[in-house]
Amino acid sequence: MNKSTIRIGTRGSKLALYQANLVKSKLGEAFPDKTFEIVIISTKGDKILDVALSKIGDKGLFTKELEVALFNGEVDLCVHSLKDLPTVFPEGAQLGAILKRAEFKDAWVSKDGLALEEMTEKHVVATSSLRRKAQVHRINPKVKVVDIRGNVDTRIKKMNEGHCDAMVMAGAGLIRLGYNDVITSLFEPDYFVSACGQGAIAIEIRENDSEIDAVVKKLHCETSYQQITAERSFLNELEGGCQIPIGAYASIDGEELSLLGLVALPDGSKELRNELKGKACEAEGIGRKLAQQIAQAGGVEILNQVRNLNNQ
Ligand SMILES: NCc1[nH]cc(CCC(=O)O)c1CC(=O)O
Repeated sequence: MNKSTIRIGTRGSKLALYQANLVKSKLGEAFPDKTFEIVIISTKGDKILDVALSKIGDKGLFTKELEVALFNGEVDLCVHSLKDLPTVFPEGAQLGAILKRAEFKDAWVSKDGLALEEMTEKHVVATSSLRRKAQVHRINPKVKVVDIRGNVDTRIKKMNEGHCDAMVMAGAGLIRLGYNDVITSLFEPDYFVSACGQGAIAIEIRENDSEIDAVVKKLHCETSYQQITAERSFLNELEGGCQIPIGAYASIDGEELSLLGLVALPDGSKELRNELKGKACEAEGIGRKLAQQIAQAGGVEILNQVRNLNNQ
């Protein structure tokens, strides 16, 4: 079967649409004789906007309905922020491609340009991620941390209306939407560890759909794939979801991959981090090994404490 129109499933947020359109235009360039069409699918994560992400604690919150559309044949491929994808694909779906990774760092967005270290008891930092919360507390235990939800525009509006003095957000999301000017600084990974897979766009396809697989493979970046494989196997080995403060960043230099991993308590009172180097082609093993090392060094206790907190 050689379908003439290939349908691209995406969420309807501005960022999701930007990413889906990026995939659409790149595929259009690579396959001028095919037609690509965007299909918007709303997910549970788009509908529940008033609850902190760490409290919903649902794997696949932003991806499940897209996978249903994929299985129904409503769409032929799905474009996701890789960060939102659970580390294991549901049966019947698989990774088709990872685009060349964009900015992976977290961005510091400070209303008056104040650095995190300069803030006092009077300042409020907003984030809905426990990983960011933990690191903000560790760097500056004085500031107050509050939740924030909503898309990038909403969050910036909330900050300007006085909800908070600063926020930590993915640099990639801000840059893709043209918000470069709100970024006060980008956090280096050894200072503030970013989320597994942050800044990477993933294409998910039906398992064994060789036609679509061949199409999306045109956009695949193997180096980015090795990075995110190390980061996601670290996360998977620790059985972490987005409701647990875990971060990881893999850098690649030639054949060598270096993985930095972090596990923390949300209040920043305890943090474990370690780094492991190895061959880039053994990315998955490096992720698992680093996770085991951190687990043995006290990570298991930290994760159990976080799970108990979440169940309260
Ligand atoms: N959790 C929501 C989410 N999923 C992907 C991005 C940004 C884009 C990316 O990380 O690739 C964001 C926003 C944020 O974390 O600030």
